[in-house]
Amino acid sequence: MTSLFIAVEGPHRVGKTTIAGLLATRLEKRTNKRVHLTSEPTQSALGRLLRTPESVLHGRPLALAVAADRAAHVESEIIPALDECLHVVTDRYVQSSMVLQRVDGLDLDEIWAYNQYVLPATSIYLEDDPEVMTCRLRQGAALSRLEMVGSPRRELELYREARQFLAGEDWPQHVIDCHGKDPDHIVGAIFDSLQL
Ligand SMILES: Nc1ncnc2c1ncn2[C@@H]1O[C@H](COP(=O)(O)OP(=O)(O)O)[C@@H](O)[C@H]1O
Ligand SMILES: Cc1cn([C@H]2C[C@H](O)[C@@H](COP(=O)(O)OP(=O)(O)O)O2)c(=O)[nH]c1=O
Repeated sequence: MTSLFIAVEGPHRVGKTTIAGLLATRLEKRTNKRVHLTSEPTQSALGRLLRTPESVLHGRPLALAVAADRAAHVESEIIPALDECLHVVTDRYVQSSMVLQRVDGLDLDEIWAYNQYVLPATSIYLEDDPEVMTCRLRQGAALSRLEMVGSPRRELELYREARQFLAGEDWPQHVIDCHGKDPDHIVGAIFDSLQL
């Protein structure tokens, strides 16, 4: 089979990191083909700067830096992995900018202008009740700036708008309802959606 490039998206604490990891493991077994698991911001020096809670970048400068990190991610990591016939699973991608940079005050057209040259990904949108994510946010570490400014309910709305926008760009997109499901069942639902 041809290599898949899958982006796992969704609001803070919906389970992206958990599901991306399990999806990579199970996809490798299911297709007998290696998977490159990655995430954004990346592990590069720029990506690590973007993850620092004290990051000095806000608004437009942050949007541009995130888009630069993503462009380098595509060129130096994602395309080479696909060229080596690996599947690629990324925890966050363009849609994260279409949500988080909007929470940070930018509009969709500007965000898309910075991201329009990326490689389209088969996109998995994880959804759950906002209360579930709110509860996990309260239990976890101190909130980041964007977690404090936004909310799970607002992020869900903005993800829906990102989805509508990218449907116009012909991106393959799948919504997975995670409510009450354990990670194994969620990955099973992703396989069903992808007809794997
Ligand atoms: N399907 C699930 N059911 C119950 N708890 C989950 C599920 N998926 C993730 N979690 C838990 O929710 C928290 C946030 O998950 P994480 O994968 O870090 O989310 P994200 O990457 O979207 O911020 C973690 O404590 C994780 O163990
Ligand atoms: C991927 C991405 C991250 N960010 C920012 C938000 C956060 O401040 C920071 C780290 O992302 P986040 O996913 O919250 O970090 P972690 O994986 O450590 O939980 O990067 C954006 O603003 N836009 C993006 O598209």
